[in-house]
Amino acid sequence: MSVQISVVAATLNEIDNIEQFIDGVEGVLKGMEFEIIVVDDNSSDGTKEYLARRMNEDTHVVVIENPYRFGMLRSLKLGIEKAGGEIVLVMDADMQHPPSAIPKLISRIVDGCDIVVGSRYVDGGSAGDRDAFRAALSRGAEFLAHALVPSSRMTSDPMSGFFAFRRDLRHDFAYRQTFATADYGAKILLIILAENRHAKVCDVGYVFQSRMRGKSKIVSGTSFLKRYLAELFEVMKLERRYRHMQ
Ligand SMILES: Nc1nc2c(ncn2[C@@H]2O[C@H](COP(=O)(O)OP(=O)(O)O[C@H]3O[C@H](CO)[C@@H](O)[C@H](O)[C@@H]3O)[C@@H](O)[C@H]2O)c(=O)[nH]1
Repeated sequence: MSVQISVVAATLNEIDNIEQFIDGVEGVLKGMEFEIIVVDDNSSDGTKEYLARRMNEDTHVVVIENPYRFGMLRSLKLGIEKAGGEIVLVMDADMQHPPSAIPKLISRIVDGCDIVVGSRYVDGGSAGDRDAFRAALSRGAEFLAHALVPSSRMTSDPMSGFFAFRRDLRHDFAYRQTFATADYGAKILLIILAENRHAKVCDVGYVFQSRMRGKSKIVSGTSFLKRYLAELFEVMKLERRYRHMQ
């Protein structure tokens, strides 16, 4: 089967969302050639078993099961490497990124954008009803990315985990040390932007949904801040490396 669109998602304990997620993506992509690649981190709540069954019954679904917790960034990297579609679309599997917004992202790639970012901060977008703490955390992370990593300014929502890109763009995630530690997954977009500074980046508004089921895995606090700054520093180095190659 020649695959045009590869949807890539990472999962960790998403048993309450996974079926709705896969059904939702299949619903909006009906009639197109696509695959859904789910990279699961050895979930203990039944997600792993559900995915194994679904992959047996459903030719659209490809599952990569990690032997232990690799983290979101490394999981998404594995999924993107496996993708066979001309267009790769990365999203969460917890329904906070609405499958109904997928066609908008895909159509902008078809129209000529290289990278399309689902943004909470442009027309048609909203960060939903997140609490004040989560909003401050998010805004702080975005501010730091924009301040320290120039390529992140190509989008209004550099922490977005909902984006599509042409697979023939550079996405070799060359800076290997980035993957040595547990991670904060949002950065995968920062890496792709840093590697493709001359790409045409388009933002498309979407409404970040409240989590209806299951729990967020985000860990905040000073260790998060330290790790995040370390990751931004790695992306800065990566950006510098690619500056002369484009
Ligand atoms: N494989 C794997 N998947 C994970 C892990 N942690 C989370 N995930 C999966 O990644 C998706 C998002 O996880 P959440 O825990 O709900 O993310 P969040 O903290 O709410 O972060 C959201 O906001 C960021 C921007 O502020 C987004 O960048 C991110 O994609 C996500 O939407 C879900 O599908 C979840 O199962 C992990 O360690 N390993």
